[in-house]
Amino acid sequence: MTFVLMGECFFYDFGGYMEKVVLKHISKTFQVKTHDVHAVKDVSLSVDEGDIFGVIGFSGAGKSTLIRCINLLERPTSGEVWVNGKNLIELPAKQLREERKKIGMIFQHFNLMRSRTVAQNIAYPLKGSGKSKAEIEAKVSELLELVELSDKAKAYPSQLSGGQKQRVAIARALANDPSILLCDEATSALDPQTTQSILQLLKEVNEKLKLTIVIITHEMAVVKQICNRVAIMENGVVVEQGNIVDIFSNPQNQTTKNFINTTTSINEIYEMIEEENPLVKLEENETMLRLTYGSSNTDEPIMSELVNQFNLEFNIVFANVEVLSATPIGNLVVKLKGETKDRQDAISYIEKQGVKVEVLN
Ligand SMILES: Nc1ncnc2c1ncn2[C@@H]1O[C@H](COP(=O)(O)OP(=O)(O)OP(=O)(O)O)[C@@H](O)[C@H]1O
Repeated sequence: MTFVLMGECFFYDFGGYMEKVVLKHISKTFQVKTHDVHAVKDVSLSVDEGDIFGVIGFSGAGKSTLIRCINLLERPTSGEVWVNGKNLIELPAKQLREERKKIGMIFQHFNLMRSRTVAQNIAYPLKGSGKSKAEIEAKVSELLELVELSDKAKAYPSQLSGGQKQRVAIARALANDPSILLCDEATSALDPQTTQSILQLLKEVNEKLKLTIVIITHEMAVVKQICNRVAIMENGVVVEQGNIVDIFSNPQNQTTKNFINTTTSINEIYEMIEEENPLVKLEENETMLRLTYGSSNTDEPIMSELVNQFNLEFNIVFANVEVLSATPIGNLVVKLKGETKDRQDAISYIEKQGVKVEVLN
């Protein structure tokens, strides 16, 4: 790790990747009448420039509180919030206002002003920016084009669909050319098809505008679709974090595994085993395995090698390959039939190829 001096502030620079957000030991405790609520407990994480960083957790895990700590909508009880190389906690009010302009935010329920048109909503953050009327108009029309709503400039929020409202909110959040966009359950109020189009738009602005995005969600499908890194939260704590391919191919924590299972039908296998479904019933000389493999071994002819090397029969019960961050992750459930020793040797062979093996029964 090196420190880079830019202007008046330090950046952490890990091999060329600038860290946009660094949370250090963040805790947030709310005092309610009868007791304290420890919403976030000693969370540390860092988001690199260009990341689409997902924070996933069940309701009440502390996600909203955590993301609101990034722009100090919530002041942490303790810890440091570094954004663009500055510790926001220590900034005086005026400087904090300036730094906050570089952090856009969108919400689950859009938070548009009902009495203003789409164009007026988008122009609102530019009030007092020193830009001329013509400059503001040009910026609004550029943003309307970006979110594909040029024909709705004069419409009111009540005349828009949920997806269109979120597009307006995205345009408004981008008005000050922020370098970070915080998304608080941005697709939770939308139907699956509209969710897809909003995620697509977020991906587009991430790439086109080099925007770093932090997105909180309770849906693993959202994380799977656009995030390159993820942190899993439970009871105010980050229980696991890492890049999306590692997390999906080798999850360590049970909550992470549960979230991953919500995005594939593989968990039905466990239910079928529990219910002693005939499809997964095994004979004396059979073993059922779940194999999970990632980028390093998808090109290897592991299955044909197994057939060649061991005197076994294979039966595929379930197969699924998905592509995350341009990396294929495979899940396969197979039955092996043959002598005990051959089955054991085959498992060792598969593991040696870097494939994760779980013996299902
Ligand atoms: N202003 C507040 N005052 C008191 N308690 C709060 C406040 N905001 C959040 N909490 C509590 O903090 C905990 C974490 O809430 P938070 O909204 O951050 O979780 P979440 O993971 O975002 O959940 P959800 O997805 O349901 O919004 C919850 O127990 C919640 O009741």
